[in-house]
Amino acid sequence: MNSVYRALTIAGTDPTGGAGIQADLKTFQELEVYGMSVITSLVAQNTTGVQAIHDLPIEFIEKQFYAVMSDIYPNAIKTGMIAQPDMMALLKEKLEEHHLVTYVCDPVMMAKNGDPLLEKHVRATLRDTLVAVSSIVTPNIAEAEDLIEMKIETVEDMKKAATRIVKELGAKSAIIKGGSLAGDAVDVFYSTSEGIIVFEAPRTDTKHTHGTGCTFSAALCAELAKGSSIYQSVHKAKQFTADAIYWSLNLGNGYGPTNHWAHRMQGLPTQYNTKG
Ligand SMILES: Nc1ncnc2c1ncn2[C@@H]1O[C@H](COP(=O)(O)OP(=O)(O)O)[C@@H](O)[C@H]1O
Ligand SMILES: Cc1ncc(COP(=O)(O)OP(=O)(O)O)c(N)n1
Repeated sequence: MNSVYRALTIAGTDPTGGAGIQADLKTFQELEVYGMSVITSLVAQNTTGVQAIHDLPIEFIEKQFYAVMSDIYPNAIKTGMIAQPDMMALLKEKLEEHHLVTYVCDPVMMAKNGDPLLEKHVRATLRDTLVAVSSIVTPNIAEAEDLIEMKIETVEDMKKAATRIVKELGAKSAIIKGGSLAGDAVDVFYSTSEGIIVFEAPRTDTKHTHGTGCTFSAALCAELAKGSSIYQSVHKAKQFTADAIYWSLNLGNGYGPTNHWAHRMQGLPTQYNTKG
């Protein structure tokens, strides 16, 4: 009999479905992992930006977490947008209680258009709580710069920063996503056991990249939930996200979403005409 692998995302929402909880659940489903969610903040956002944020009460976040963990235990957990220090403290405590479950920390700080999802003054708390207990942390360039307080302009800088995040912040491993640097899409992984590994994919020339980071960390979480090695999981997440960007969707008036079913489309000759 096949196992049913289970993954839990703890994050904020995106009613247009491109990022946050919605992107995570779509990704889990596409990778044949049973997806579950704990919502931390309701976010009124779309492809053009963030309009409003409504944080859920801490007691209610705890109740959702208990509802999942006491009933359908996940093989892996990821966190995305965790907006308040009390949420971070609660989740750190809970994740430490469940320290045998693999934990992917996506240190979400802002949306693609630069709108903040995390106030500047609580970023240090994120670093000292959730990043510190993660199996793997997945910052983009700006988030890595913030976490380790260094400028990152080259792949060599990414290597130094990934190494420092593990050695100085307590994460067991780190992958810095280089989507915002020029040239090929280069991501740099570091762990003490594996050392530095560089993952590269050709850059797709598109502005429709809303939700790339969420999709990447959710795919990583799904593969880890299946029991794949960290190398295999990062490799699969990179390919899944590259396909989702290659076949991204020209929907909405801003940065359109990535396409979560793109991994099924390899070999098809034309791009979608999403404007109908
Ligand atoms: N235009 C692109 N073409 C191909 N891969 C990309 C592109 N933009 C981002 N990526 C990849 O998508 C993943 C998410 O990266 P990034 O967009 O930097 O994260 P975030 O959404 O958190 O800012 C990484 O694997 C990155 O290399
Ligand atoms: C609720 C929520 N969480 C995270 C993000 C940021 O998502 P990301 O995948 O980094 O993609 P962009 O928004 O940067 O395109 C979000 N927007 N909303």
